[in-house]
Amino acid sequence: MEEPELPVLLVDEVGGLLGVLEAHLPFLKKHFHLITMKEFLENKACLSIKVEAIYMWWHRPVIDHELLKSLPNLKVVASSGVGVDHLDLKLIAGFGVRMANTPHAVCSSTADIGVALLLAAARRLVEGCQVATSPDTEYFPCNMLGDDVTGATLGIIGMGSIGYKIALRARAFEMKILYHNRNRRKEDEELAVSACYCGKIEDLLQQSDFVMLAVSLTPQTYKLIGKKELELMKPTATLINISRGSVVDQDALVEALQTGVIKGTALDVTYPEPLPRDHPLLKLRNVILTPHLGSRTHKTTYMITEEAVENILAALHGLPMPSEVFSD
Ligand SMILES: O=CC(=O)O
Repeated sequence: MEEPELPVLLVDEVGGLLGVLEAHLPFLKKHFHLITMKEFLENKACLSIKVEAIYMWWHRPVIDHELLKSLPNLKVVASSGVGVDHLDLKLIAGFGVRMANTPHAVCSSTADIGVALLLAAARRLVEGCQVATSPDTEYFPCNMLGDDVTGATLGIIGMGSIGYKIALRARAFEMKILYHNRNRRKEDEELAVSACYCGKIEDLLQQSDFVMLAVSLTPQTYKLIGKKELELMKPTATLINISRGSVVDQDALVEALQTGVIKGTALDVTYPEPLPRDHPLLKLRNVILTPHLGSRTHKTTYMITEEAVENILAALHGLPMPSEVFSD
């Protein structure tokens, strides 16, 4: 009996995507015939009509007008991760193509990084590591005092699935939790986390010892935290960003860190990524930086591919997708 033909899935490249996700290859190949952008461009005439789905990994391939125009049978674009700020949603929807992200897969590991950064900043882990490993420093750091996390107030801006997971973790550290969100989330307050809703972001900024940014980047959240917002924060407070770099006005942040407006910052995201090597944020002692590690774990990476595949298969069968993204 002849094997049924598998739908054609376009990915960016084997080295980039499948080099990282080598373990996922058998799973992807069970469901799709995979082609890379290079193969597609080399044999466009034949492959154009075959591609039905694109799996974007780390924002690639770039989905632009030209690509969409050349794929008449494209039904779905599945993007890895939760953020969709790299996608032109209107353009894609205009071609009748559906879109999905993978919010369920990434929420726990991204929340973990947020809490890891919070703890690292509070307890001076990076500095401590440098002291402990430097041959030039006196080893016993008896005067190296950090801040207590227990009993401190955490303000979470963006109570989506990641914000909620952060709140759950912070509760275990006996933190007081405030949150600001477009909509009040009554069920979360009543369930596990007892977080207090701050309708005004200003109230959250003024009261928090740690401010955690977990919002999506949208035109409304672009530079949400600027000079004015930083000045509302306590001089003893720390800003943690695990969302997107441009949710913060980085120049205003540098100034606030240099002048003691806030105590410190811990950033998993910046703009651009990576920062130029002469960027002032790299020179400040009260800054912890990580290279967008949010969802980078072995298991989460695999779960991202599973969630993407689930979405793609649903779209190809004309069914509701578990994490469909709509353009509004
Ligand atoms: O940055 C990572 C994501 O959007 O999930």
